[in-house]
Amino acid sequence: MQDQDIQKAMPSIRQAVNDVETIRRDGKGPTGELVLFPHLPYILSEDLLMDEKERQQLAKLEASATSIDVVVSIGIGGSYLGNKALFDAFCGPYWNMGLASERQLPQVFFAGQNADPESLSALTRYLEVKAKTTEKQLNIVLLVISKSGSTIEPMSAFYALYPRLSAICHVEVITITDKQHGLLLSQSQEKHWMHFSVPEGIGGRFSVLSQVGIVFCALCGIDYREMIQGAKECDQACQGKDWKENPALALALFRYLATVSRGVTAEVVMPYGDRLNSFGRWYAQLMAESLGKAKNRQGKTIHYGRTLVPSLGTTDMHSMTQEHQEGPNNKLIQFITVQNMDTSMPVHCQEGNVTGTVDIGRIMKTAQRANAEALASEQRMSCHIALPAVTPRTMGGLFYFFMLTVAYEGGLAGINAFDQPGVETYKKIMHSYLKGYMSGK
Ligand SMILES: O=P(O)(O)OC[C@H]1O[C@H](O)[C@H](O)[C@@H](O)[C@@H]1O
Repeated sequence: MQDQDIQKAMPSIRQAVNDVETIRRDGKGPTGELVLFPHLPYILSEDLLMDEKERQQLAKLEASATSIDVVVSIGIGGSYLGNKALFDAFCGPYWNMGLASERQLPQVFFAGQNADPESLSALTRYLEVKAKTTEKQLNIVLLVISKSGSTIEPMSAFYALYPRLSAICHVEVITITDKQHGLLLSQSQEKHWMHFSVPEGIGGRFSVLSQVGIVFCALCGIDYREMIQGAKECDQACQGKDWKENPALALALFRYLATVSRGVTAEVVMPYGDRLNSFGRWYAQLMAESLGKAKNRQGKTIHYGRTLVPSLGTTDMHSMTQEHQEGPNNKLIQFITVQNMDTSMPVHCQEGNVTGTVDIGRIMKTAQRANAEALASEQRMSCHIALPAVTPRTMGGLFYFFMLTVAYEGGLAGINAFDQPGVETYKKIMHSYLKGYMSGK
């Protein structure tokens, strides 16, 4: 960032600081709408977002998690991506394959994140076979998450799974949806299912640190208290009005300047390590829906935003890096790395006539460093967040940090980061076709 760019951006920086202060103080976004995500780090100690009844239910669930065989988390968008990021970070690809006696916690599957009959029927078949071949009755939790309570993909998945599984197993339904409205809420109340709310003022893409992620963590044995503690520490570290003393504001400013002064139109989020792969996809929704906006707050058409490309190191260095290095110089590469991985795995390594033993984690770190240096050698922009380790605490901090960065960037760009009017256009067309189809037109 150059001084002259920063000087020019001073009014926007003041606007961003003012915006986030207003949200923190009054819970109001730029058009006066309720925005309460800055209360998420305090969700376990304040009553604003989670009430006593929910706390008691949560404690009950946490205590009973070991008696559940399978959890199917049903949701899409913000009702899916955060939980998938948590699952990848703390359970991993082999979680469901391990022995139940070793895992001592439920198997975890996701459904409703696509309108895809093939994966849904494969999951149904797998669970049916498991139910029929397990001696005792299978105990399944369908965790149905939808803020609106009407999104077609998760609702369809629920309508497909619930009757089929209820016929052969013990199924408990837990719903996480709006407190007051929606189809899922009315069904939940009618059937007396355990219910948690997606709190008012918490948009789907901000909901991973709310009941949406917390209930999921309680079922999978992930320490959600530590996750919320991490968010709190991040909140406290990002209060400054001066960008040099506020890392969330600094990163937002860097991205904003890259966009408006350096012709950056794409952002590649590139975590290194499989555990963070889905975090990139979570961030894709947060960034795309918050910052991809046609109009600024004065109603002027500006088409702000960057195309977000989730990518994975080192994997995608062998597919996408060529374009990052030599394609249009229009992108910002956002690296996320882990300083201390849980595992070390020393292997034989040969570089020319030098042979030795190198830890695979060192190979990963070296690859990231080389990637950043190669980009810099061609005046290509990158930024780097290094987590000390992947823990519930650092992940809570990371989720919250990225939420704050988009709130600041919304202020810098003079847009509303808390609505998503653009997704309504296709929905209207799709629902009118489906209605026509069902009425035989
Ligand atoms: O949680 P739900 O109401 O089911 O919404 C799921 C997703 O659907 C929409 O298409 C929105 O664009 C997303 O922001 C939201 O996260």
